[in-house]
Amino acid sequence: MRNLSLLTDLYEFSMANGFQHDLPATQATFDVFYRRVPDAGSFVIAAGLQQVIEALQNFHFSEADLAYFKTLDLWDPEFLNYLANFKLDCQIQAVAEGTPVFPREPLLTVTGPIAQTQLLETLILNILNHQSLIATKARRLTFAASGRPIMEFGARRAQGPDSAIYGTRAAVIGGAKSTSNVLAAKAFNIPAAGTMAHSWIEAFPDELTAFRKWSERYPDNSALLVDTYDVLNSGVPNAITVFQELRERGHQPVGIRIDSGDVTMLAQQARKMLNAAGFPEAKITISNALDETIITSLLQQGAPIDNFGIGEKLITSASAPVLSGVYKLAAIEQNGHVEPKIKVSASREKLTIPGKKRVYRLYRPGTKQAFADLIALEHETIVGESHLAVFNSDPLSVDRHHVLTAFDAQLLLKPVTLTTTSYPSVQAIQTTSQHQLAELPRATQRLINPDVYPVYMTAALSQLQTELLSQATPAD
Ligand SMILES: Nc1ncnc2c1ncn2[C@@H]1O[C@H](COP(=O)(O)OP(=O)(O)OP(=O)(O)O)[C@@H](O)[C@H]1O
Ligand SMILES: O=P(O)(O)OC[C@H]1O[C@H](OP(=O)(O)OP(=O)(O)O)[C@H](O)[C@@H]1O
Ligand SMILES: O=C(O)c1cccnc1
Repeated sequence: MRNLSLLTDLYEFSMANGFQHDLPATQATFDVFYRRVPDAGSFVIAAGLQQVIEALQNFHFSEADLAYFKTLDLWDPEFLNYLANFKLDCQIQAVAEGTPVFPREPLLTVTGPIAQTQLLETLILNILNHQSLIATKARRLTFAASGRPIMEFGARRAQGPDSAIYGTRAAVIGGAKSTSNVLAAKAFNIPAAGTMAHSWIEAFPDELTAFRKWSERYPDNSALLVDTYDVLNSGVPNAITVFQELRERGHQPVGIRIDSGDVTMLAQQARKMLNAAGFPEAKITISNALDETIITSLLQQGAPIDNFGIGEKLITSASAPVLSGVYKLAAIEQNGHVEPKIKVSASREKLTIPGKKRVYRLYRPGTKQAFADLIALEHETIVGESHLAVFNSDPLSVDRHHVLTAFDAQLLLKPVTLTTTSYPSVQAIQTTSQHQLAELPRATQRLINPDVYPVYMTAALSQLQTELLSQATPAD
């Protein structure tokens, strides 16, 4: 396992050094949350918790790290000694991977000695922001594909090895069914899948020979790439010839892949030709810079597509390549006294929600229909209630006060066991995520102009925020 403990910003170490000196007995709680959803969606699919836990399990500093720190000549010898004997003493709470989460609600919290909690900021954000971004993109693509499987094809266009490997993991959490990335398939037990490249076709004297050679080698995996020369006049007819030969040898042809041109027209014509030749079960796979807008359009046009192969737009989240999750101080604790903290900024949108908190998902009583999330203070236990005054957590919302009349509540943030070595499989996370999505109002899931799902604060939390806001002087 790689040691990622130095994957942080210098200032985290510099602050930790100072905290060890000036606030050695202070505990802190930080919240991870985001303010805006990529692609103007309404939710983010939380992903990356397993890699956060693994990074924290392996959080230590080697002799070589210590020697390097000495060359920087920035921090006290006592602090370097503390790092040399570093023992992580933090508690984590988090939502389960795959959970749809909404703006401003914590998806992970860290409590522990302030120096330690500060040191973890960059690493935790790096992991969660990346995987949650790609899982969210994959969910959008899966929504657009409406039940047709998505194969992840992005390794060659990913921004380096880590984004290919962990991006694939996240893509499966968000709904992809398989991957062409062999390392990710092996690492996370994801079905490995693939067809062939144009080079295979080009390397043989003609297309028919190339298809025959492939089907001799892979008689049960004959997804033939039909667009190297001419889809309708050469690719599909040659594929049909080889499918007939395969059938005579007792094999079931898989189908074709189209990777260029007017996909709707080509898929429609290819479908007719395959059906007429007696291969209605042969699948049509489409690839070529697909995203959720193109997929929606293709399906609206009536393109008879069975599978989508999606690379660059998924693995890079090309249309919205950043998830700006943040890590903000919520409270400090000294001598058993908890002091909630707030960050006020010139932009009202950036106001933080102070205090140690709980996050609940609220359901219509006796149903699995969620209608809002609720952030409460740590000591507030919310059970099914018939009347609760709440406030919209969006500082920009105009009508902030609401009364909830009846609901069931379920805790979303749960304690994480840092010693664990057993994790749910990515497929199991995908399934749980789908169940959680099915609980949300359908209108929050549409790709364009989704309904805003309310995230409320309890009256006590809202009051605390208002009090701290009025006491605080605007800070950067
Ligand atoms: N009927 C269609 N409706 C909407 N988008 C389509 C349709 N057919 C193809 N596309 C998409 O349009 C984009 C451009 O397609 P085009 O075939 O011109 O790609 P290309 O990259 O120029 O071709 P090539 O791969 O041969 O270089 C691709 O993202 C493709 O998925
Ligand atoms: O377009 P994506 O969603 O990333 O899907 C993966 C692409 O990778 C391959 O293309 P290749 O590298 O051969 O390039 P080209 O087909 O674009 O020329 C494949 O044929 C797809 O077109
Ligand atoms: O297997 C495929 O068809 C494939 C794999 C990666 C990229 N494009 C296509």
